[in-house]
Amino acid sequence: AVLKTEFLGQKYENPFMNASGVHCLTVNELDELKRSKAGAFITKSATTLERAGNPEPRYYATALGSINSMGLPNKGFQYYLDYVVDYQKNDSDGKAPFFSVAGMSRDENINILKIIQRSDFQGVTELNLSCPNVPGKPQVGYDFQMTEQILTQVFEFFRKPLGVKLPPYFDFAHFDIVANILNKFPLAYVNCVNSVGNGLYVDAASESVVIKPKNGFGGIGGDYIKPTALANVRAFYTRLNPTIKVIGTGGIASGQDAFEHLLCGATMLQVGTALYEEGISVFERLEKELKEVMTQKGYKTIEEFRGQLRTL
Ligand SMILES: O=C(O)c1[nH]c(=O)[nH]c(=O)c1I
Repeated sequence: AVLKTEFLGQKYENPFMNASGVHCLTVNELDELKRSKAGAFITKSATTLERAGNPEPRYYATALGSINSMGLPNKGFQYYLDYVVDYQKNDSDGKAPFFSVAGMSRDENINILKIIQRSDFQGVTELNLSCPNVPGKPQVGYDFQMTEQILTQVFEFFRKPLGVKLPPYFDFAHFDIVANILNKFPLAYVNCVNSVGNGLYVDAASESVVIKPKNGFGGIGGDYIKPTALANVRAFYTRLNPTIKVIGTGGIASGQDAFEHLLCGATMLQVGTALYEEGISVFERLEKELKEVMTQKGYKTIEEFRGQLRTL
C-alpha cells in the first residue's frame, strides 16, 4: 500500500501533517516537522504582533484526549512569513509549510492576508475562523454573516490557495448554511474540525479544574471528538463543490482513525493531541498503521476508498 497524496497540485508522500498550534510555534519545532515523516506541515496561527498567550497551565492531557486554552501564543506573522519564504528559497521541493492566520479582528485578517498576497510566499494559507480561547473573542465560524463578509472581502484581492479552519458544527441546518456560504467562494479547502470549544475537564481528586485560563474552560481534542470530527468531514465533503477539498482533523491517533477520516472524504489529515503527547515519531507510527489497515482491506492506494463511506 502507498500513501502518496496529491493536494492542491502538490504531491506528498503521505496525507499526514500537524494540526496548527501543535509543534509549530518556533523555527526549531518547524524544522523538526520538516525533517519528520509528516507529509506536510503548518505554522502556528499568527497574529500581527507576537503574543504570549494565556497564563499557564493552559494545556492538559487525559486518557481520552486533551483540553487547551493556549490563547493564540505566537511569534507574530512576520516570523512565520520569513520561515516559509526562506523554506521556498532553500528547499524548492514545493512543500513549504502551510501558513496559518488568526487575526483578532476582520481588519487584522485582511491586513495579514494582503501582506501574504504581496509576498513571495506561493504556498497554501489557512485562515483560522475557529480559535475558541481568546477571552472576549467569539469564534468567527459560528457567526455565519461575519464568515461570509470576511470571505467576500478576502477574495476581492487574495489570489493564492486559501483554506479555512472551521469549528465543529452540530446541526444539519448549520452544515447547510455554512456549506452554502463556502460554495460561493474559490476556496482550496476546508479543515474540519478545530477543537470542540469551551469544554470543561474536572479533576475529581482535587475537586478542581486543570487549566488556569477562563476558569478551566478550553478546547477539547483527541478521542473525545472523533465522532464530531468525522461528522463534519462527511457533512462538508458531501455538501461542498468537489473543487473544495477537505482536511480531516480531530481524534486521529491510529491508522484506523486515519482510515475513517479518509473514508469520510478527507484528503490531508492533521494530528493534534496525539502529536503533542507522542512527539514527532507519531507520524512514522500512523503511516505504518494506515498501510497495515489498507493492506488488510486489499487497497493499494487511498484513491480507491477515499469518500466511499457506506450507508445502511
Ligand atoms: O488557544 C489557542 O491558541 C488555540 N487553541 C485551539 O484549540 N484552536 C485554535 O485555533 C487556537 I488559535
